[in-house]
Amino acid sequence: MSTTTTLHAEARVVQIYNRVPQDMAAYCPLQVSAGDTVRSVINNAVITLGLDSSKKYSLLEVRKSRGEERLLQASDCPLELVLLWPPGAQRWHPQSQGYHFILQEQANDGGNQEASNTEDYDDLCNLKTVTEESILQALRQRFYKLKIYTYASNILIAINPNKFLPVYYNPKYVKMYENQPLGKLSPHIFATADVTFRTMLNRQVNQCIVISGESGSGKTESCSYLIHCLTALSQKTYSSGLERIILGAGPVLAVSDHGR
Ligand SMILES: Nc1ncnc2c1ncn2[C@@H]1O[C@H](COP(=O)(O)OP(=O)(O)OP(=O)(O)O)[C@@H](O)[C@H]1O
Repeated sequence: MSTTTTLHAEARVVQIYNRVPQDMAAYCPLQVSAGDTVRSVINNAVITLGLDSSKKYSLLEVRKSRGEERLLQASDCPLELVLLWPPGAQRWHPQSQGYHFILQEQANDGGNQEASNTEDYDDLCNLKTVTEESILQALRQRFYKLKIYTYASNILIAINPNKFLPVYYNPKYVKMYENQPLGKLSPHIFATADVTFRTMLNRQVNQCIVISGESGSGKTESCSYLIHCLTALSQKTYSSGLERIILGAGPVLAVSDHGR
């Protein structure tokens, strides 16, 4: 198998601007890689900026195109966000250019309550109580944040957003999910494709991905994303023959899907 670029090569240096009202450095540069979450970036920024670590902090993403600040969840991956910024902003992003992160101290009371109420479970196995209601609540909560993918261990649950979400299917994500253990990064259909592809190569045994759901739930769409990712992965390891076979499977999958 030819070598592939690992995710660590995808690290970026991000500048975290400090909104804490003190005479401190305006920002601190931090290297973030795919395994870094908002939680770990906040911890590092607090240490680097010499802030009071007994206080709680939030990280916000600012995107010029959206013209707003977005509060990030502790489990979000800042690198995933940076990779979607314009190339110029990925390396160096002064505040004035509109793409950056802000570190902000959380309010002492009340402010934190909302954060704990909206605890995010990207794997349903981590739910404290597993009932139909708690599962639906967790999925609903994620869906409202446009997080359409959630794991239940190694099963991927996809909720049909009924609109194209470019943030999910950026081609850079194929590379980002490549060679990563399932569950290390946010749930994604590319992770499922990558793990299946790697298992096939390692074990030299055919693999299958079962997609189930009611009519209109997004099986065909999911299948296309899987094929897209498998095609991209296969181009690195095998000649275009494999790509042709995978693409050719599309109509067969659609037919068997309707004949369920
Ligand atoms: N991940 C997605 N992102 C954006 N839109 C989606 C996604 N999944 C599904 N959709 C939307 O929902 C529509 C129905 O999805 P799809 O055709 O994949 O359903 P299906 O489960 O294959 O249905 P059927 O069983 O009736 O063939 C798609 O045409 C698309 O508009």
